[in-house]
Amino acid sequence: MIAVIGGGIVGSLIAREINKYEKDVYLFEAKNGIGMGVTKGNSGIVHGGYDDPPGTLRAELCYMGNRLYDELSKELSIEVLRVGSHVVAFNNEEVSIIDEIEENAINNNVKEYKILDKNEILEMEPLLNQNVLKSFYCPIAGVTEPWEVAMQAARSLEINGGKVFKEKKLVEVNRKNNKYELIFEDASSYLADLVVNACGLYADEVAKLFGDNLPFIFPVKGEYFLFGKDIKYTNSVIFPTPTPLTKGCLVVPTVDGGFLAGPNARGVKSKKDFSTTPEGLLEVKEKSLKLIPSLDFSKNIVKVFAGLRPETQKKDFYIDVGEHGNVIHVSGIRSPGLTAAPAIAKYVVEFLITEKMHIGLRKREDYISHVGKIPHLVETNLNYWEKVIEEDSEAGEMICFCNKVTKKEIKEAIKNGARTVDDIKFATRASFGECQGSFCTSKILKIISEETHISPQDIQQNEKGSWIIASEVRSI
Ligand SMILES: O=P(O)(O)OC[C@H](O)CO
Ligand code: FES
Repeated sequence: MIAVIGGGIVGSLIAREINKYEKDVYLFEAKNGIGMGVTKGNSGIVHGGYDDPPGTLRAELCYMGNRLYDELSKELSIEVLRVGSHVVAFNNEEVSIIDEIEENAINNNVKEYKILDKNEILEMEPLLNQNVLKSFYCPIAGVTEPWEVAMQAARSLEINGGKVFKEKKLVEVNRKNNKYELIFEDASSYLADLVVNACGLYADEVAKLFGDNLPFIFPVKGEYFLFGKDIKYTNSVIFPTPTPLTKGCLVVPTVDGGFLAGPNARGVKSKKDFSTTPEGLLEVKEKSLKLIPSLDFSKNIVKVFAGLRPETQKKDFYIDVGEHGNVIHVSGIRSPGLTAAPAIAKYVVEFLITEKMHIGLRKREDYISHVGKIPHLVETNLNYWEKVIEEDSEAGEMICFCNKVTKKEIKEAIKNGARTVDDIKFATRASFGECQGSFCTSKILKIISEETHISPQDIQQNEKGSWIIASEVRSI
């Protein structure tokens, strides 16, 4: 059995890639949902690959990952919108940074870009700060929903004979003959022939269980505002000019029509600190207003949230075999990790089959590459939706009015394993809308309870202990 530890976008895509060769692939995730760690708190950008330092693994894998998203989006039924991106300059110093980015793009072999002058960019982005002088425009940049990629990759693993385990926190590893005994917090254990450590923020700590010292990972927090769909601020992703620390606070259109403003970049002590702070949010607000002065922070804000970057001193990905063999550590996957993830998955398989590890893998002939998705009925055509309603009236029963999600879609997600409100939220977008579930959460609880016979008091928002109902209620 091949074990992949870490069910974020990187781990899930690695498991899927190995599964194309080997049926017995087990994906272990410590949280109770796939893609609910670093993957969830992410800008969701498929970067163009022009700005990573030439010669780094980031540069090698980012552009390749970007290109792989076309095929991946078809195979996994995920949305990738190639909205393009602009890095914008407002003064001479920033203009010279745009020149450096162009040089970098050339060194990274990225040809898909254009340097735009003031008029050209304002034509494309009329709400942009009118003081803009120049832009580095990259049409192949895009946006996606990172957790959806991870969830669909995990589903593809299950369809192809692999297994996905949640709430499995690895606590001990023993070398047994040529294998690894993996012992989890719940006292379960599995014997693996080969292990891939893709544990995001915790990859350095997990490596220690295998006796390996990896570059130290420290969390760098990014805070965000999520805007609703009422106002269209930009057509594409808008970056300021970068600093050595960060690509900066951006304005990003999301796949479902909203906008993100953020992230800032602040080092924090704890890998569990996902809190937003008044100072951090003020910083994001001020910086994003410099890009789009009409961003209205007084209304239309759906929520604020924070994500953590798994940062290392060298700021590059670290992918290598452990000292005792049969384990590959995939660590330091900071930005552009989401973009690079499909390429990282292929890189790891190359590692396995080439002279680096000499593991004999052969492509499976029974592999099913396409994974379907529960159709979001409001996005289908009306005739189709009417036909579905004729067959199943619950396809016409609206549960989440903000994001227009029907009872049928929620029941499908439960059939696919959803058990918490966040499972439903990330699978269907119900409770992800402007009212943030004020209206639909009680209905979702009721449906989960009816379908699974879990009492409403025992249904969690996400992690263990995040109950929604504290005591008995009359009825929901
Ligand atoms: O701030 P960076 O450079 O870590 O980039 C983070 C994201 O990719 C862009 O929001
Ligand atoms: S009704 Fe579901 S988020 Fe508002």
